[in-house]
Amino acid sequence: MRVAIGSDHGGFSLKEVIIPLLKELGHEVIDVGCHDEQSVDYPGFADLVCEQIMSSEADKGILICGTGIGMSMAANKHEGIRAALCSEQYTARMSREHNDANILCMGERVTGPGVAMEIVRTWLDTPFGGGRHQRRIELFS
Ligand SMILES: O=C(CO)[C@H](O)[C@H](O)[C@H](O)COP(=O)(O)O
Repeated sequence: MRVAIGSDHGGFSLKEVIIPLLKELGHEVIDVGCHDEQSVDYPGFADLVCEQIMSSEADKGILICGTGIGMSMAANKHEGIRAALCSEQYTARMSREHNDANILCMGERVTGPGVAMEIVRTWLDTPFGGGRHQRRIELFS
């Protein structure tokens, strides 16, 4: 799978933990930045990851900031983007199974690296359930 990943300074360290995991799992990684801990504005990085998905250059996206809230708000402004903020595995699984989330958002200041890695594994492994869930996501698309 082609996975686009982006963060602001508040999510940079966790991004650097998640990228090697994605590679180890056999995914192609598109890192849109940021590339260090210098303070930056998260919406631009949300836009870059969303653009990768909307142009079909990436299959899924991961966005990380301090809480994950700003990234999820910014990403969900884009047409066709269903970004889910997850801090544990259950919502990560359900965001795929019921909501067909195409972007996973996490907060580095909320979720530790071990839990974040499990969230990523679960999120990438869980297929969309379709059926009634497809009808429901069409109601807000
Ligand atoms: O957008 C956010 C919250 O919704 C992110 O957590 C940012 O990373 C955070 O706001 C950055 O805060 P900072 O005080 O500028 O480091």
